[in-house]
Amino acid sequence: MARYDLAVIGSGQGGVPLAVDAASQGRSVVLFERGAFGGTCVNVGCTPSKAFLASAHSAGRARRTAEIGVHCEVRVDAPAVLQRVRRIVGVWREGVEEKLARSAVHVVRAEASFDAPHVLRAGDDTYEADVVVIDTGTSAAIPDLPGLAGTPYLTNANFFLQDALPKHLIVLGSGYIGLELGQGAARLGSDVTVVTPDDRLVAREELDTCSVLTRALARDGISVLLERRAVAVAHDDGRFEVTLDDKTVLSGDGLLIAIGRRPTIPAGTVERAGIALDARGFVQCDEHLQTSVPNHYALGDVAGQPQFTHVSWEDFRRLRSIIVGDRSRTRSDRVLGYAMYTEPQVGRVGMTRDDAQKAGIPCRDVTYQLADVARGIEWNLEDGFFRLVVHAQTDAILGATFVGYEAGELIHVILAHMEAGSTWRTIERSVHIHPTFAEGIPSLARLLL
Ligand SMILES: Cc1cc2nc3c(=O)[nH]c(=O)nc-3n(C[C@H](O)[C@H](O)[C@H](O)COP(=O)(O)OP(=O)(O)OC[C@H]3O[C@@H](n4cnc5c(N)ncnc54)[C@H](O)[C@@H]3O)c2cc1C
Ligand SMILES: NC(=O)c1ccc[n+]([C@@H]2O[C@H](COP(=O)([O-])OP(=O)(O)OC[C@H]3O[C@@H](n4cnc5c(N)ncnc54)[C@H](O)[C@@H]3O)[C@@H](O)[C@H]2O)c1
Repeated sequence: MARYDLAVIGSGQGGVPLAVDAASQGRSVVLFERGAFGGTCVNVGCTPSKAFLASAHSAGRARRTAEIGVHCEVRVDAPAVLQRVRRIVGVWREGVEEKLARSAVHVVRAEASFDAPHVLRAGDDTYEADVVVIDTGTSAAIPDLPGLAGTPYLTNANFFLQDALPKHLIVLGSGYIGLELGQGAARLGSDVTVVTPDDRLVAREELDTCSVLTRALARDGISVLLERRAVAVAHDDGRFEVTLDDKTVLSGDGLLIAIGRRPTIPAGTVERAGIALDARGFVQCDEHLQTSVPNHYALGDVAGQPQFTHVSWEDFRRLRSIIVGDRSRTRSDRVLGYAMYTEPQVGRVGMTRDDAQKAGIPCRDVTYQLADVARGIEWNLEDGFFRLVVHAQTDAILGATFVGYEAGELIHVILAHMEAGSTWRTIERSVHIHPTFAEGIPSLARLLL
């Protein structure tokens, strides 16, 4: 049996840098990857979806320029869009492969399972490691719908492998993937119908975030069916028929499933290694990302945290210290932000007012509409708002929601202030450049005076 200091299962966003870093420190490392190098983000997640949206949003913006007196004719070459997406994915994937090849990491291109604590199997070979890190991510949750199995439905795993886009795409789910890919497909020429059991889009976000997105999606011609569930699927001669619980039957040539993600747990994790899972089936971890078995850790999506690439990557920076005994960093010692790349975008960081109130924190919140920001008016990009939530007594910044053009970039102003520990009064004093969207941020803080 081969013996290593560290074994990493999965070549996701945290696993690769962790393995390469440990090997560069002279430790013996083995990394297992059963699929494509780079995991979800590179192959079937952030990279392809954002490259896809670059084309889609270019088309969407061009269609709106007529409102400011410039008339564009938009012609979409969907096969070329999808080829570009795959080319960009290929470059990133090769980059990960080369990074591993340049390192002293022993890469095993096979599925790993646990034989026992510290003992992994891939094919006929077994590997023993002092420390094991599980970075196996998630995959699309598939509903148990009569008629669905065996049909050529889409998930994020095969969406970008299409040669062309469906004429009518039915999307189940109105979260990040449903709305990003749904709006993307609509802007590139598909008729899109989104179905969700929720009473609004992106139901985990605040009500007015959902309202702005609802208006934007309607402008793109997307039909949204709220509070409805698919109950059966049929597929014949290239067409899907999706029956909903109110007896509506939707017909389309594409069906995208985007209803959330399920953790990928290596075989033997529970039964042979004794590693506990949480109530949702993710690997149960403590603040130091350690599982219920000493010297066995998990990171990224599979550790049951917010599912973002920057979380997985940041876990690597914590774990590289933790596994050599420095426990000063924890999984929650970070200001967490995220963005949704619809147009308008949603940028979030920290707590909403609801979060603060549920936690019993006395808070104040203020909202500034982009229709009051000069740049928004001048550029015809008035949809959205900036919201700030602050501690009512200490003035600390608790969180923010930005909805609007490049809100995912602008939210970093607040993220940086939170990381620096400044209060809203520092933002209020700041002089931002005119005329920018960021100019609205001190104006927002001044509403607290
Ligand atoms: C469509 C889509 C768009 C997204 N967009 C964004 C975005 O814009 N921004 C953002 O921050 N996040 C985004 N995400 C989320 C982000 O992709 C994930 O949070 C991130 O990739 C998780 O990384 P990870 O390291 O946890 O695991 P992953 O990247 O999922 O890597 C897990 C790896 O483990 C391998 N593996 C699994 N089991 C085994 C086994 N037994 N043996 C060997 N190998 C195994 C898999 O093949 C995979 O390569 C998106 C996700 C999707 C699906
Ligand atoms: N921009 C980004 O950072 C980004 C982009 C895409 C994905 N992601 C990550 O990937 C994760 C998964 O995305 P997602 O969109 O699959 O999940 P999600 O959790 O964001 O949304 C799931 C949606 O599906 C709905 N739903 C649940 N069961 C359903 C059913 N049976 N039929 C129809 N709808 C149903 C939910 O109500 C919800 O609207 C996200 O939570 C996020 O962490 C991030």
